[in-house]
Amino acid sequence: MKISILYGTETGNAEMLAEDIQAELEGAHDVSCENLADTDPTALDPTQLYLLVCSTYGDGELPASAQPFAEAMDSAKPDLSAIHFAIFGLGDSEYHETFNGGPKHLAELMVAHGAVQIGERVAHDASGPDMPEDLAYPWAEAVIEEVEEKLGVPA
Ligand SMILES: Cc1cc2nc3c(=O)[nH]c(=O)nc-3n(C[C@H](O)[C@H](O)[C@H](O)COP(=O)(O)O)c2cc1C
Repeated sequence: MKISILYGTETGNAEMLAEDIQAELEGAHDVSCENLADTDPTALDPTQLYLLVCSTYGDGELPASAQPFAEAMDSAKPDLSAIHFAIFGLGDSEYHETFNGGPKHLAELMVAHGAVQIGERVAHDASGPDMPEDLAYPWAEAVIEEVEEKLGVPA
């Protein structure tokens, strides 16, 4: 199984993190990395494991680069029941009620179209003590391990 990292970003943090995750995984796995702005939700590939990395902007909304993807989902209503994904969110608890609202919305959208979520959504807090990669690398490894166990294929 191949791994596709898709990122949604406004000011580049999610993109940097996605590229760091790619660099961390690519010794052991076949990994690509793409902006959600360039991703067609009707063309997702069931042979890939999708790792979504998405920030939050505005008032708990999706960042600009994830919005066309969400709009295309709403209009095309793809059947994603063969798609497996996991999601890592970026946000800031200073925003209280809208903390990590962007990735929450994206995960709900994927599941609403039938996609199978692997593991829990991780919500990084820019006001917390952890660097995003310190949470994201173990998250990615745990997701891959779960998929290998669940689907019986090495990712
Ligand atoms: C104008 C603005 C609005 C934001 N709104 C939220 C928000 O509602 N909820 C949240 O959890 N984080 C919010 N954030 C924090 C961002 O999600 C965080 O800084 C993230 O690292 C940005 O990643 P990006 O550069 O990939 O877009 C906001 C940041 C800015 C600058």
